[in-house]
Parts: sequence; C-alpha cells; structure tokens
Amino acid sequence: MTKPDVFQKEEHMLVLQNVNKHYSSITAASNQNISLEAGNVYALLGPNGSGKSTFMKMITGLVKPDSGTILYKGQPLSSQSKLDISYMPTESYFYSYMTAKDICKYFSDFFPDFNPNKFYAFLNDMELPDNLKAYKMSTGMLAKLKIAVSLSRSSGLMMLDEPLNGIDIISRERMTATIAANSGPGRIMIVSSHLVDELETVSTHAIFIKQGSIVAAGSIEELRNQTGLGLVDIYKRIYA
Ligand SMILES: Nc1ncnc2c1ncn2[C@@H]1O[C@H](COP(=O)(O)OP(=O)(O)OP(=O)(O)O)[C@@H](O)[C@H]1O
Repeated sequence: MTKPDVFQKEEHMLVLQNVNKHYSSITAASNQNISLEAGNVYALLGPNGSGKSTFMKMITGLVKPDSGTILYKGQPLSSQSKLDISYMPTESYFYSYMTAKDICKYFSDFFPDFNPNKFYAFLNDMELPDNLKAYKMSTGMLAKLKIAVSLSRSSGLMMLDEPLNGIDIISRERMTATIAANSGPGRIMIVSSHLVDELETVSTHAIFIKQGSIVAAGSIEELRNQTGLGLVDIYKRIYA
C-alpha cells in the first residue's frame, strides 16, 4: 500500500494538493494529496477523530483548509462548483416540525437539481411515510430520510458521512444496495462508515486516514491483491 500520487487528468474530478487543517494543536488534515476519479465509490475509513468528516467538510467548503489546494473538475472550489457537490452530515438537519412531504418541498426550492419524483420513489422503497413529522421519527427513519434527500440530487460529487448509523442490519443491506445503484459514470461517491465490511460491498476504492494523514488509498481490488487481505483486515493492520 502506497500513498497516492497526485496527477491530474480529465477524469480526475477531485484533486487535493498539500491540504492541511489544524484545530489549535489538533491535526485534522495533514499534507493530504489525492486524486479521485469519476465512476468510483470511495470508502473513507479511519477511527474516531482521524479526520474523515473534516476531509468531507473541506471539500464541500464548510471548513476552510489552513493551506493547500482543492480542485473540482480542474477548478478551485467556487459557488458554482459547490452546486454540483453534496454532503450528507452525520447529524440530522431536518426541522422537527417538517414531514417528508415538507422536506421534499423545502429541498426542491433550495436545490435546483433536487428530483421530487426520485425522492418519493426512495420514500416508497424505504417504507417511510410522507406525513410524519421529523420529531416523531425514529433514529433509523431519520437516517434513511437523510439518505433519500441526498440521493435525490444529481450531484457529480456526493459525500455521505456515516449513512449507515442507526439503521438496522436488514435495512443496511438495502441502503448499501441503494447507494451502489446511485453510483456510476460521471459521479464520485465518497462514503464514510465504521461498518467496514458493509462498506466494502459497495465501494470500488478505499481511503485510509490516520491522524489527518492519508496513509493508504487505492482500488479495493488492488489493495486485496497486494496484501492478500480483505478490507476489514487491512483496516486492522493499519490501525490496530
Ligand atoms: N470544529 C472543531 N473544533 C475543534 N476540533 C475539531 C473540530 N472539528 C473536528 N475537530 C477535531 O479534528 C479531529 C478530526 O475530527 P473529524 O470529525 O474530522 O474526525 P472523524 O474521523 O470524522 O471522527 P468520527 O469517526 O468520530 O466521526 C478530531 O480530533 C476532532 O476533535
């Protein structure tokens, strides 16, 4: 396993060059260099506090790096590029008084690429009611609703921060299948989770972060061939 080279080609939709972020004495991103290609699903892996959310928040523009460059489709992040980037945070962000129907209207007004038909299809598929207020929903229902909202956009870069949290084991299989079905050509998907084995089923690539540094990255198939290990054992080897 080697650190990725930074190289820029047309298909490298997202490039981080020498990206650093500190919070006082805490290193949340350390000299991060990586190129991500369209069509791939990246499992973003690392223990608590390693810097996964920071990585996503810097790309989405919510957190400003101290130094370094982030290029999306060859251009520095701008208000225009951010329209094509979506980020699903770990926290629930719905107003408690809103139903899924209200949420659909809210996001349709907010994001031009939000597809209400797709959203209702997800609700149906996830067996979520459209008339229940958010404060009455269970943790798992809210988690599914967040996924439905995120996948209803047509973003070229989609980031899901711990989407499987709070979702039961049977539903998780359906959620991972839904995430996989919504990946594909022209889109980068970055998904973080501590459920490494479940994430392995949907991911083509993995990025391992340790104390803010990208310590390994690459295609999961190549990582498996190089090490003879599955993703869970590679994870243990890196972090145990
Ligand atoms: N706003 C902030 N102020 C101060 N420190 C922060 C802030 N956000 C993150 N950190 C610190 O930066 C480091 C990386 O945090 P981050 O949330 O990116 O990790 P993570 O890998 O997503 O963790 P987890 O798996 O627990 O969600 C941690 O040490 C965290 O305490």
